[in-house]
Amino acid sequence: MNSIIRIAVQKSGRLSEDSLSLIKECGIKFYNGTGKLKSSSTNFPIEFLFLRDDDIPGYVADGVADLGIVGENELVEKDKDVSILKRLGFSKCRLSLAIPKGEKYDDIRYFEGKSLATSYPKILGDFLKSKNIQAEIHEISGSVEIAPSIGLAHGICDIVSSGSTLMMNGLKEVEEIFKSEAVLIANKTLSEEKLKIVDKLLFRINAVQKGKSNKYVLLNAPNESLEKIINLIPGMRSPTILPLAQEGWSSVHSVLSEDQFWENIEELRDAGAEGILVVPIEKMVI
Ligand SMILES: Nc1ncnc2c1ncn2[C@@H]1O[C@H](COP(=O)(O)OP(=O)(O)OP(=O)(O)O)[C@@H](O)[C@H]1O
Ligand SMILES: O=P(O)(O)OC[C@H]1O[C@H](OP(=O)(O)OP(=O)(O)O)[C@H](O)[C@@H]1O
Ligand SMILES: [Mg+2]
Repeated sequence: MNSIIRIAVQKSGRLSEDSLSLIKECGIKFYNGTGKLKSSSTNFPIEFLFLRDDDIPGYVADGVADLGIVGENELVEKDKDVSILKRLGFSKCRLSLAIPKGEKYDDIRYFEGKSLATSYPKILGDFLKSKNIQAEIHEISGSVEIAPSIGLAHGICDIVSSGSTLMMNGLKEVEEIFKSEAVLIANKTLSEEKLKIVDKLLFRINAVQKGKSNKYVLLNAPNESLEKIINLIPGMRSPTILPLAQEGWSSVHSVLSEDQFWENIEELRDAGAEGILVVPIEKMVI
């Protein structure tokens, strides 16, 4: 029988768009009409389940889905036994403690005997325990930032990214307790056949991620600077050097990470490089 893997992705929310874009960038085609909770790919042995993110760790642990894309915060909170196959680099955020902005805060002992509202009682409970703080935890499922202003709790523990939700609700961030990003998770007892498909998917994800973090760079340089320039942008094996129509000049083509490019740009120019073009790479296989 031909195997097929099932992946659980968030139906709609902060993870959905980037999860589906990544799958599309892997060349996997599927129909994702509104309201559809299950879909199959037309060109890869994969089936999609569109779910609430809270349910994804459990579905993967139970084997209802083989793979899932979920925030690490949700994974750790649900405490399910699954493998993390890959950190995906999107939906980056943190879980933080916040209190009304007029409050004086010195250190974590502020929370002794206080109450905190959160959707992450396990992560918060573990953190408070590790700091030896006795505080009351009020579990609520959303709009956590409103809790202090309606007298439900002294402070909150919730997701922060830009900090604008805290600010709009008159709160200030006082402790960061957990860093999170989207992760690809897998059931721990996948068959050999399914593992082969997972490997193919991981190969594609790696090619997409490498492509995104690297750039194709083209520049013109006088021949006497070539050695210096090759050292600055050595590329995958070595740069391509092509002669220009103008004698004494060459075109150098190479691949390098964007960070490396910005670090080396001054030295490249000092070495005589000009007409520098930086082009995005769609996929990269080393
Ligand atoms: N502001 C943010 N910036 C970056 N990542 C975020 C942000 N808010 C949430 N996330 C990440 O995205 C995940 C999903 O967030 P979202 O707000 O869509 O969850 P939800 O409302 O619980 O969704 P669902 O309806 O699926 O239960 C979070 O668990 C977290 O990992
Ligand atoms: O620091 P910020 O950039 O303001 O982001 C933080 C907010 O983002 C998330 O909510 P979201 O906007 O996804 O809405 P939700 O609460 O309905 O999930 C999270 O629950 C915070 O409230
Ligand atoms: Mg949720």
